[in-house]
Amino acid sequence: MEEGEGLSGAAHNDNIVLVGFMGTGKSTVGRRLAKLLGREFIDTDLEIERLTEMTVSEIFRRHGETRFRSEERLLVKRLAEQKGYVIATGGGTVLNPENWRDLAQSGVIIGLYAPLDEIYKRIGYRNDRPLLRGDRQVVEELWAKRQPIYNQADWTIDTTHKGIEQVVEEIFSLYEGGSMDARTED
Ligand SMILES: Nc1ncnc2c1ncn2[C@@H]1O[C@H](COP(=O)(O)OP(=O)(O)O)[C@@H](O)[C@H]1O
Ligand SMILES: O=C(O)C1=C[C@@H](OP(=O)(O)O)[C@@H](O)[C@H](O)C1
Ligand SMILES: [Mg+2]
Repeated sequence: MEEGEGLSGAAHNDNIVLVGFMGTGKSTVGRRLAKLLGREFIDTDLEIERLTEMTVSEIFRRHGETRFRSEERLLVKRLAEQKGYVIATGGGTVLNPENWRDLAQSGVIIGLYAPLDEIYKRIGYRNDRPLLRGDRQVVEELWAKRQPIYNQADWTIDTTHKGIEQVVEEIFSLYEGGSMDARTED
């Protein structure tokens, strides 16, 4: 980004990519943030559902996780070539290093964090996330294994005691305050 470009500068057109475990609020926060910024919003799960005409659960059930991950990969490749989006990824999207690399090159990566107890409170009763349906022990291991990956985000926001609006406001302030530029100028 050139000096003096301000809000309309290149960094401000970079994608804003939300990563984190299931239930950390990527989809809800992403949609509201995009509205606030007047940007287009893409939720990778919803986009895959639209493209395949199947729900995420159906893809897992009928074709397996591998098929879902290849749909994810194709979509990310395409999205990362575009600018100006707010992108809510699925919790597993950035576990693929190629997805991480492409998304990181396309913009700034914001990690949303919540502990597992909080995640269960938010979405434990729902049945639309195949990977949350296993034993708590298995989900706990998945959660722990993934944290070091999410921790590589450019910014991380602990959402535990924050409402959705507060999380949106925090990201908005990072953006307005130019912190995202500072990070992406590296
Ligand atoms: N900060 C928050 N505090 C309380 N509930 C939240 C928060 N963020 C998200 N939620 C709720 O948690 C659920 C999952 O949110 P969602 O945006 O779908 O998460 P993700 O896309 O990360 O899986 C939704 O019911 C949403 O309203
Ligand atoms: O963590 C994961 O591997 C997944 C997270 C889900 O998205 P959310 O993180 O939006 O729930 C969805 O992509 C799919 O069920 C797999
Ligand atoms: Mg989501």
